[in-house]
Amino acid sequence: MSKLSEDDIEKRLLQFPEWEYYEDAIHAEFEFDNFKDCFSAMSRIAFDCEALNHHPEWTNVYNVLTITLTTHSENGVTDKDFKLAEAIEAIVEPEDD
Ligand SMILES: C[C@H](O)[C@H](O)[C@H]1CNC2=NC(N)=NC(=O)C2=N1
Repeated sequence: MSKLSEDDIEKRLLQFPEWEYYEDAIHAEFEFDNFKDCFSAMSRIAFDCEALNHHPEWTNVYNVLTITLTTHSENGVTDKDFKLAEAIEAIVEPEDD
């Protein structure tokens, strides 16, 4: 899984409006109604991390979850980070249908 170029990252980020690229990582912040909803989302995300064998750097303060995704072994952003970002989006911003 090799490190993506800055151009590739910016192109792929067009599909991820909540995410921003800087310092060799993609970053997002999500706000929930309360701690319970936030931590519940974190628990669900954790299962996907294990399934994908890819893990975030994240912090939680009450109802806010801050996430940084990077591939440590590549010192940059790879397809694995986008796969995990997609899984996170499906949990925190489910599409209405
Ligand atoms: C052995 C295992 O595949 C590695 O330690 C994985 C696990 N999760 C990981 N997560 C992230 N974000 N970067 C990695 O390089 C990484 N490596």
